[in-house]
Amino acid sequence: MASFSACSPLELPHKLSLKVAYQGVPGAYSELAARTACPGCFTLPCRTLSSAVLAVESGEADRAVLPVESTMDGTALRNYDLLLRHDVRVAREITLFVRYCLLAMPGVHKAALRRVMSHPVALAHCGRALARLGVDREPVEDTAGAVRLLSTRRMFDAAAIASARAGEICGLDVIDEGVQDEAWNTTRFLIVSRDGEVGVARAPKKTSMVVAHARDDAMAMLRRVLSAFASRGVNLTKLEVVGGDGVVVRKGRRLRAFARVMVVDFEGSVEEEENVREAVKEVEGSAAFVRVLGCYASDKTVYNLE
Ligand SMILES: O=C(O)C(=O)Cc1ccccc1
Repeated sequence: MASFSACSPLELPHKLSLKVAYQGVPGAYSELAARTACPGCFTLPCRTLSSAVLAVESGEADRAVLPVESTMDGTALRNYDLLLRHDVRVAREITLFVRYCLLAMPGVHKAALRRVMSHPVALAHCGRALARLGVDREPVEDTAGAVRLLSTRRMFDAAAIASARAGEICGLDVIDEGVQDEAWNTTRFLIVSRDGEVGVARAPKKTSMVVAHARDDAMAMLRRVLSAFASRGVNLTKLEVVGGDGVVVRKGRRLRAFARVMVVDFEGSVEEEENVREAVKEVEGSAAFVRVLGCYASDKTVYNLE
């Protein structure tokens, strides 16, 4: 069962000027995840997720934050795609409880709303509330970006779905809160760096890996992966076959496309445990592509922001 916390017990000593890149503007959930995971860090706003990852690859930032899955709609494949195309490793995971607010210019009431702007995922998570309001949905690049747009253009017929913090930054009113369809709504973020986990956290480790087979044979792929881990008593914490539109991976200098890939997370570390290493080796023996994305401290805490 997940515990619920407001501060990070896993934080390791790190240099004071740690710079963490994220997609969006201040108050975006990714920025809140960066601040929760790395208290006291500088956050670097980026227009796109891929520019946040590039900032790490180029050395401009020390870490980047990527939302990878949520309780309401599973794995965000595009974001795993970024991990496969760039030379970065997972250094940490962090899960936030996401409680969306409906924010508007001071004095605006729900009856005046004609449209609601937010990140497409946030709009999808709040479908019922938006249907009740009878408003148009306008997707923008991030939740806090919607708040900024609304406030700089002084829109009196619009609201944004975002964090209370984003509203506070731009001086908007909270006209409703907890507007997501499911009360229990969490998002898991991965924090990546050039070298993976920095320092050694005193916590059990886990490993994230992506596997692809040349033939589009999800059942055979699933059976092989399950047997490699089950026969060695290694517990899986996530196993999802994702794709459909195709997934491009980078292998050395070459790019290769697969119809689908399997995202596998398991307990233990390939760096430290022999049985884990052997399980990965067995999968490598039959797969067309295997990438260990990183070994890092397992964090089952759900962090509460507000
Ligand atoms: O737009 C944001 O604030 C983000 O950080 C992306 C996002 C959107 C919705 C839930 C979690 C993360």
